Amino acid sequence: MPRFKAALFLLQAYLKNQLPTLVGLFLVFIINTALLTIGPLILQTYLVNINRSDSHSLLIYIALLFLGVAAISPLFSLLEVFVAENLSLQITNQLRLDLTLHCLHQDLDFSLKYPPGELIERVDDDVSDLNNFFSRFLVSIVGNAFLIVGIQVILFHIDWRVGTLMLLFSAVSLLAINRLHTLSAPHWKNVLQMRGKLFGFLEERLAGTEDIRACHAEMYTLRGLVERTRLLVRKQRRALQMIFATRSTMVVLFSVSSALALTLSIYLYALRAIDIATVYTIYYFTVLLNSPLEQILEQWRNLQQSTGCITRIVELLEIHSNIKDGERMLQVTGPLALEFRDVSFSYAEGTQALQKISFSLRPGEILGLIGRTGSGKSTITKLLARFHDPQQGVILVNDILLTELNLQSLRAAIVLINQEVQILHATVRENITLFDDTISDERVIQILEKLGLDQWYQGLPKGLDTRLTPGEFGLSAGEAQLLAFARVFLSNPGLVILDEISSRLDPVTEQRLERALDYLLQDRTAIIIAHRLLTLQRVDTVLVLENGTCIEQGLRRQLADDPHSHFAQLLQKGNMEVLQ
Ligand SMILES: Nc1ncnc2c1ncn2[C@@H]1O[C@H](COP(=O)(O)OP(=O)(O)OP(=O)(O)O)[C@@H](O)[C@H]1O
Repeated sequence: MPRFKAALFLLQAYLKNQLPTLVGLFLVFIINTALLTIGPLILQTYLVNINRSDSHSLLIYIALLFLGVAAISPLFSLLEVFVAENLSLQITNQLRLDLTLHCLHQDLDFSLKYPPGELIERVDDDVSDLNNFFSRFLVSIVGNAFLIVGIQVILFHIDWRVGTLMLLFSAVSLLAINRLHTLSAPHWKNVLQMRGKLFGFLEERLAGTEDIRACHAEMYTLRGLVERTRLLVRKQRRALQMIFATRSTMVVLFSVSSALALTLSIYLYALRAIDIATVYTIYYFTVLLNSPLEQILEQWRNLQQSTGCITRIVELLEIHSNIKDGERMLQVTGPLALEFRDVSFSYAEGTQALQKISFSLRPGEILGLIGRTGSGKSTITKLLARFHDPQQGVILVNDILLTELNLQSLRAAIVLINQEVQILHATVRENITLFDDTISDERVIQILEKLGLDQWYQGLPKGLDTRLTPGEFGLSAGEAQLLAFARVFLSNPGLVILDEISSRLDPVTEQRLERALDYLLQDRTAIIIAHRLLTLQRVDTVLVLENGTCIEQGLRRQLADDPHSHFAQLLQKGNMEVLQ
């Protein structure tokens, strides 16, 4: 069963760092098994001595011992659960962290394939299920396996025939559990997959509530929800039928085992091979043996659910980004130089998003990228940030191949700002510093003032401690853009990419943003993508794209002066500001 193996492999990888706790847990298992199995033996000794006339004080001593063991035993059972749960939480918290980092290091294709709802389901819900698996695996399987072995040793010690019979019974029960588990695991995987799809659907629709209402698509959305829920119920019903089959099989097996043990004991008693106290002890151990097997069964449903989630976690961990990290660090000591050399790129086979694009920017130069929608402007910026790698051609930053650069240093040196600024559920300070405590308040306020956000900041009830909420608290689209600029100043990149930042702004806010841009772009290389020609006033060179190919490039002033250039015609058609 590959899923179970995958789970064990995962467990083993994480257990390596928890060896002392693991050793402690095994000690608790051994003591607990000893306490649980010694009780019936004490009782047997009591029964053997009950008719002896000189055994009064011995019987009191045995009874006290029995009581003592009965009192301590639950404490160790509790300790067993506590240590196992603790160990499991430590492992799964680490796994949750590793999974989050793993998802964050994926390329853009990954984000397109897995909607946020599905990822939350995997990183959080699946890992919680896995936590249950680990703790149940440790307590129900390993702990109970200790107990089964302990009981089996004692039964063999009492009589080899009883030992053999119960060993056969344990083996048949475990094989039956194993078989039923293999049969039902795919049903639980289906349930989990369906749940992931349902959550993905819900997350997407909730994020698009405004659009759904505006287009009167509520009924369509509800139909989609009902369809998915109905499918989930069907899959859950099938999985529950398997649980029922497993449980019924085990009940039959237990009844047969008790009957066989009693029959054999009575037979041995008739042969005078054992006394009546031993008959009782054998029966006691047979019932005690059922208990760990039953507990394994009790947890089976959760284990089946968990093995489904383990497959999904392992599948997620096996996805590796197509973007390979480089080793060279990009030191930013000023504006960066950039070169695209014959770059071609396609998202999918048969379609070409960019074809043989070549251009270069000297440090401090500003390029204006223009072109119709779908012409490939954003694709250029995505290649530059290494969300994808081009199939042909190379990109160089400061004369170093992009693929040779350390990704973290590259993404610290190149900042992309688009119209969707992410405002976090955090304070103004945290939204600007992105939780970097080393940045002083004075520095933050100084930047806000330079960007023209001083009035907005002074109106905040708690200053930098005011909490911002996405879409709320008086932050207009323009102010959100300025907040993104403030973040850029603090990270101090050598190249800034502005993707359509002013397209949703009114003319007054756009003017305000333009003033802030003067300050932002000082001593930085930049690429500006804009439909609004006012924003292009500041660019040095222009590159016009059409269907992924460059149809024109040159100095902005020269192109604007040439009445036959695409750029000049765009200016004319746009009937907007003169860009000279
Ligand atoms: N993730 C993607 N998967 C497949 N094709 C894509 C993807 N993103 C973009 N494309 C396609 O690549 C081409 C270039 O898209 P791109 O977003 O770069 O254009 P753009 O000029 O930035 O458009 P806009 O001005 O509308 O943002 C388009 O044909 C687009 O449909």
